[in-house]
Amino acid sequence: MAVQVAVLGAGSWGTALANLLAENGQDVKIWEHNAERVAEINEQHTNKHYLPELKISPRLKATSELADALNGAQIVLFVVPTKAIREVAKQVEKVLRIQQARPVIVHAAKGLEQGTHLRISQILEEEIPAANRNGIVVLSGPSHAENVAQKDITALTVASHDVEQAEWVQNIFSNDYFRLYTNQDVIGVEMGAALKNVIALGVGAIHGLGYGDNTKAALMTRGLAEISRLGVAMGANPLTFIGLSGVGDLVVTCTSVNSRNWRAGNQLGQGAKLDDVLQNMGMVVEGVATAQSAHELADSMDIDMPITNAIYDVLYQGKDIKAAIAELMQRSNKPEFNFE
Ligand SMILES: NC(=O)C1=CN([C@@H]2O[C@H](COP(=O)(O)OP(=O)(O)OC[C@H]3O[C@@H](n4cnc5c(N)ncnc54)[C@H](O)[C@@H]3O)[C@@H](O)[C@H]2O)C=CC1
Ligand SMILES: O=C(CO)COP(=O)(O)O
Repeated sequence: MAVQVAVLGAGSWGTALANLLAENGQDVKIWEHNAERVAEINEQHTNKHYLPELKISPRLKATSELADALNGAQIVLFVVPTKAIREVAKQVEKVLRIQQARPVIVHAAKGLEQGTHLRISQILEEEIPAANRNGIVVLSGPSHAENVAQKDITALTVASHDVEQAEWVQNIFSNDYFRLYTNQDVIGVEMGAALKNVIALGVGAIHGLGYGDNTKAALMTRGLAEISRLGVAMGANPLTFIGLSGVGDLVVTCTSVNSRNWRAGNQLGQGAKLDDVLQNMGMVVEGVATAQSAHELADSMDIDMPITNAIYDVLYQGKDIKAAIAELMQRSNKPEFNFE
């Protein structure tokens, strides 16, 4: 039997996932606050701004009424940027209370809330009480929307404390090009997802400056070391960082021209101004806000994150990228690992 799914956000990733679910045979309604985009999806079966090549399944219906999207939904999938999660969750909570519904909440966003430094599932837990929801499941891993829209083979992680709900979601999304693996380490999956965007900004920047493959490999590997350091301090399982939502997503985001974070970094490396880069992107660049959250979090927990801090200094303190690189290289010599 088809499962009823409400997808919140018709950006690149929301549209790609909603279309995949519709093609999997699920009953999907996508909610989008931009009324013109809703009309385009329903009438033209396209979403040209975000995924110009995609021919959207006519099974996918769009709506600008949240209550309409949520009515009868067994799954509510949040795919709005991190900065909009709390605001949208508040609206969802009101509707679910009136509808007396308890759907499974899934999210596919990647970031840490500015100010609170909370992970997305923590924001959702705060805003949607257990009386109005089932479990919370995280969908993450190496997955550019553009590639999924082209039906490229993609493997993801579906994380929840509740294995049965993770397995249920796994089955609903799976098809012959989309394969999911369950994981119970919600903290590790969300931290890997959020923090890799910051490193991708850095790798894009060194590409823009003309550095080669050795530099990129060094930045990605040492970036993963500090992602793991902060994640483990927050309670993650270190193994998660060598999985799809860790090294997998780091690799795809740091090596692909589809990555908005990599592209933003590349433009900064070529001398563009941050405000202009963000203005021209027309899509969310999560790593910029996450760099600030990660910098503050690492500082408050006394975790050494030199690369993230250097990227924060470039983005928020006006530091010259080459000066930041020179400082990283001048740090005292140390062992690669502190085995204890
Ligand atoms: N694009 C991709 O390939 C992937 C994106 N993600 C994550 O998914 C999340 C969403 O990313 P994208 O779809 O790429 O973003 P996007 O920039 O393409 O689209 C964002 C969508 O959210 C909506 N939105 C923004 N603010 C809103 C608000 N306050 N209330 C309601 N709706 C609002 C916009 O109208 C738009 O539909 C991000 O956290 C991103 O890191 C994860 C995996 C892949
Ligand atoms: O998370 C992503 C791929 O897994 C998308 O990365 P960008 O937001 O940098 O495009």
